Amino acid sequence: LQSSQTEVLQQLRKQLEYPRHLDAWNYAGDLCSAPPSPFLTVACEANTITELKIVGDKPAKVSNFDGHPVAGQTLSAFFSVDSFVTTLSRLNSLKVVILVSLGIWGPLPDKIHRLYSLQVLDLSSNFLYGSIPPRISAMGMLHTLTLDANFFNDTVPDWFDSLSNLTVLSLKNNRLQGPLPRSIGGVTALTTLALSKNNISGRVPDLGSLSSLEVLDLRDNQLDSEIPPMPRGMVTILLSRNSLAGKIPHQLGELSRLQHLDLSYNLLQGTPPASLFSLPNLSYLSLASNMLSGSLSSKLACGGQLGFIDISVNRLTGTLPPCLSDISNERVIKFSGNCLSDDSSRQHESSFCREDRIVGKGGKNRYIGLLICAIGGAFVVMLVLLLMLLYFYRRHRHGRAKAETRLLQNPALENYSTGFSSELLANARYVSQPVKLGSQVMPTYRVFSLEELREATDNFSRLSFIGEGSHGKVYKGRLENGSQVAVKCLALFKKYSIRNLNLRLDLLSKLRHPHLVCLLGHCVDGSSDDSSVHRVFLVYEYIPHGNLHSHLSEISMEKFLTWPERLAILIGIAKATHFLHTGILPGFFNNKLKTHNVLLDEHYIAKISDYGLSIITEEIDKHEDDVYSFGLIILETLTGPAQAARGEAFLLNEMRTSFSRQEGRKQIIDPTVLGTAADESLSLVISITDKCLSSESSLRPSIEDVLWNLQYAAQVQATADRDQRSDATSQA
Ligand SMILES: Nc1ncnc2c1ncn2[C@@H]1O[C@H](COP(=O)(O)OP(=O)(O)OP(=O)(O)O)[C@@H](O)[C@H]1O
Repeated sequence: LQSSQTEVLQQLRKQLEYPRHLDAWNYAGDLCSAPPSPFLTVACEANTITELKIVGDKPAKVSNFDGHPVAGQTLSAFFSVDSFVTTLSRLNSLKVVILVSLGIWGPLPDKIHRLYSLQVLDLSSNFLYGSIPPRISAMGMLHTLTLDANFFNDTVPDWFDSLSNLTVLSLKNNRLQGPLPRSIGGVTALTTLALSKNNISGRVPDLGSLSSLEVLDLRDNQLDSEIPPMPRGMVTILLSRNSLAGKIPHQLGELSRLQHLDLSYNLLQGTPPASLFSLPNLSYLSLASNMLSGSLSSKLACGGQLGFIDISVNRLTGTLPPCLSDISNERVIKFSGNCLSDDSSRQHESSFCREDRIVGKGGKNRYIGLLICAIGGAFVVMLVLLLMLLYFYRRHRHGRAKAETRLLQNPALENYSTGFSSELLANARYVSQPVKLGSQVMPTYRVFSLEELREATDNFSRLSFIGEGSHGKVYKGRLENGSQVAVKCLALFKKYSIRNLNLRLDLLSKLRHPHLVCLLGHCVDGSSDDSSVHRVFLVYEYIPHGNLHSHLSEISMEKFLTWPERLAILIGIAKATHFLHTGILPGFFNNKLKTHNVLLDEHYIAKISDYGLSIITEEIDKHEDDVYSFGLIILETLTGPAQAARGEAFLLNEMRTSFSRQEGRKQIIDPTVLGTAADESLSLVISITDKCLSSESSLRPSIEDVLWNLQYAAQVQATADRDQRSDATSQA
């Protein structure tokens, strides 16, 4: 196996948080030649991985999953499905990917389509949510797509018909909603269509042109149409627990290959076609809990394979035909809850099954229906009138508030130079799920009173003062519950009404990530009558170990940061930046990234401070770009602040000269880094830094690419360190 592919496998193992059965990858030897097991398979062709199957032991499904990681069930808050798929897509010859019960959580990224050779994709029993990525439609080789037992909660996509090779589509046990698109009838190669246990509503579309379809499973949805004609080759039809109405089509009685038919728990009416019971291959037939009526013909014949028949809880009358009443043979027959004369103890009175008692039948019911329509119509008219009255009343009353909202949403009236337009504020409502990331372990956001903050900071005393940045002074404080906080007093240069400010704070409060200094709440100092505000206090968690800049400097006596530690810090910053760029729509791209704004907690975990503040201060340097700024942070991490203090131009020049030569590196790179870094790891980081610092912004990588490269460099470093340790032990 190519060493780069082994590295990717190790990276995946790390991202999956070292599941036990991947310990097998620890041992030397070619992973391609390991015998496949039901839980783990790595198959290769020409030294390249073509098949990857990992079946974990995480629970199949929990009911309380709401997009946050769940301890012991999903992977942790540090897992990023985006990075995981980026890593996976490096194995670009993969034809089969089966990753089941591994606790993978998050929205499945569109970039999964980079696996363009994929034929089988099975991600069942994980915690994926959101929509099924549209770019899967470009994976032309795909013949099996199985995403069962996840939490996909959008509609069933309407592009499956562009997958001309798709034979198995299984999306069971998700939260898919809305109607089944008609285009599903155009996925011509389908043999299996399984969408049971979702919230799909509306019609069962015409599937007549799916000439290869054998299995249709739409159980446990909210489908409410009639049953359409089915393709001739059907073997299994499962439509139970919907609201299907109308008669059972006679056409079903012509499906000579049919073995399994379940239409139970619907609203089907009429007398079941006799031809159904005599189908030559049918072994299981359930029509239970419908509104079927009439009597079954005494001439009705049962097919030779028919072993289970359930017609219970319907409105059937008369006597059972001989083939259903003969208890001597081995058939299981259930027929209680009807009005049959065979087994009076478990049957209703005949009046219960009279045709005129069945909804929608008979003149009396039609009359009642008309009456209901008339009353309903009058009610709707009154309701509309009432709503119109209410609307005009509210419009009048809230005229001022609405004018302000319009102001926020009207680009023409905004200060466009800020980049934070109405679009951003309007979209604040559509914060994507990853925003919730980590909020489980973080305290909930709240509003503080000025008195509370005065008390916490000893009335903003000189002793509590930590420092002053461009946004204002920062004080250290202790809340009543004992927790330490940093209170930032924002000097506002722009006047906001309280309402406008609250919209902005609301957006800021949604930015939560393990590598962002947690914003605990705010306090607005202003009059309560919604007039303008001049002072805002932001209350953050207190991060005790100072900032990265001072830790990198030679005078920092506390601890010299080794290369692996520096890499871990850089990865933390990249993860948070990635979140700021993609976790909220539209993303935050100017976050004043610099080593002064990277704080370190007691475990040397990096946390970005000062992020997103331009939403309130509205000052944005158009030339500032997070990826470029991040490039400068990496440079400072490589060289130490003393070199960095010589200025950006000096560093950029060094980047193009000294960094490309071994000798030059020795002069410019911090000795602690040189002493603890493997050459290959260092080269990877230098190469991505160079790209981050491209003068042309379009040539810079995305933060996601940067993150991947850093993680890869960390993996390379870890492998080198491990090798070095084992060499040392073998020599000893
Ligand atoms: N949550 C926090 N916990 C501990 N110290 C903090 C916290 N937030 C800020 N500080 C410290 O408060 C001081 C002022 O920080 P602030 O972020 O306002 O300005 P800055 O980063 O120094 O400058 P600039 O605003 O120009 O970026 C800094 O020393 C910073 O390390």
